[in-house]
Amino acid sequence: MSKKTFEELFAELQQKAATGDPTTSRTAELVQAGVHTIGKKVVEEAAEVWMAAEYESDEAAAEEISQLLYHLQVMMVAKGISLDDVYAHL
Ligand SMILES: N=c1c2ncn([C@@H]3O[C@H](COP(=O)(O)OP(=O)(O)OP(=O)(O)O)[C@@H](O)[C@H]3O)c2ncn1[C@@H]1O[C@H](COP(=O)(O)O)[C@@H](O)[C@H]1O
Repeated sequence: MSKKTFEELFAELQQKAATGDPTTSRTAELVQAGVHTIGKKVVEEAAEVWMAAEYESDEAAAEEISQLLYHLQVMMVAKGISLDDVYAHL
């Protein structure tokens, strides 16, 4: 299992969005598709978190949560919102 921090993933996604190839990088593909497409993925993944938490295993819920966090970070990158911008509200 690969392990990276929230901050490390964000840095990687910023780099992928800037220089990644949309044919091989999901992040570059999503950022190129735009906020509307990313927003739909955020909503889809949020629903999957809910369903997994209520009806599936903790492991399944954790996987769905990781996918939601990934898509939230992609949205941040697409919008130019930094980690500090978000942390300021936590
Ligand atoms: N952590 C993630 C990650 N989590 C989720 N996903 C994407 O989200 C999808 C999960 O959503 P779904 O279950 O809806 O899958 P799907 O049906 O194939 O998605 P759709 O085509 O329907 O949109 C996965 O198939 C991945 O495409 C991720 N894609 C990339 N990362 C990490 O992001 C970094 C950069 O990745 P690339 O931009 O692909 O190089 C790497 O460290 C990756 O490990």
